[in-house]
Amino acid sequence: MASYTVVKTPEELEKYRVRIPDDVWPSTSTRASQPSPGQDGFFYIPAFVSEDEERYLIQKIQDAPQPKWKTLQNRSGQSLCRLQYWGGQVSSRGERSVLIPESFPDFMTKFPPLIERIAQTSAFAGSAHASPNHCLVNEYLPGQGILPHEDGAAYWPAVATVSVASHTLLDIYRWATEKPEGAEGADDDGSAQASQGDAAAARPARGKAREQEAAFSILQEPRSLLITTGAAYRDFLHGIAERTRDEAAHLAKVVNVADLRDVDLRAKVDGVIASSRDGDETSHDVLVRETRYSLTFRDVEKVSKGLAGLLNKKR
Ligand SMILES: O=C(O)CCC(=O)C(=O)O
Ligand SMILES: [Fe+2]
Repeated sequence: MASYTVVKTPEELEKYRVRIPDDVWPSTSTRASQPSPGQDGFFYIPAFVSEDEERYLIQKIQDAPQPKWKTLQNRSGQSLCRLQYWGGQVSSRGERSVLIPESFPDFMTKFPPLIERIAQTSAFAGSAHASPNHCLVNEYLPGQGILPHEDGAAYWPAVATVSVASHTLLDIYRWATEKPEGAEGADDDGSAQASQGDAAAARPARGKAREQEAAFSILQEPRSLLITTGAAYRDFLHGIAERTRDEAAHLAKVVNVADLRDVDLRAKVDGVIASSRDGDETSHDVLVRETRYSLTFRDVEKVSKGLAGLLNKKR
């Protein structure tokens, strides 16, 4: 038996759909009432890479030559986050983003064959290349995060995120256009924007307000894959709070507890949620965040055939 999860058809992908309540979707959503298998949703696939593969990925990411790392600041000028681009540079030309392509490294194509495995899931079946052609690797030290943002129209509306080395909570937010009941108000200072400099990946959403509180969160275990497609990609913002630990109030928003692979983790999260529901303030169990790496794969549909592109093809 493979020590990683294989997903080969839309129907198989469908089994990993994260169940979110109907009323969480904005009424303006373009999602189908009965979405097709693998479309318009969040899909959480635990153990998408094996433990050996995870160790190797961490090593290759950490060993990347210094110039490969870009260092970015958040808005207050603190919390330096590091990231790497693979597959080429995305340049924005007006609304349209263009990829100046480069080949992916072996640790994404050979061992582990992440690109092939992700393409197989069928999440990118409708995109220009039926496969991701770009990857952003983010490093999050405990306490680092990314402000709520949307990934925007630069990409085919699908993103596949592999997490390694630590769990995190991805917080999912709605725009505050309709102020649904119970909304906590909204940012009116345009702060629904990314803290990190990947202008194409984390497109600032100026002038639009978002709800202050996350609608729900998705717990991503190390070695998992999270796929966000179609309306789920377009309708929500996502962010990672700058925390060193996730406590009961945060974990209570997690919608995929039942889908966690690690039984101890699942029991712990269940326990924290249950005791906080029962008003038990004595439970101080928390999930402590370690350094996490995320590999976010996307398809930039427009690819430059300029000199750099031609040279790369010949390699
Ligand atoms: O690290 C993650 O899981 C999310 C990163 C992200 O949202 C982005 O790079 O656009
Ligand atoms: Fe993002």
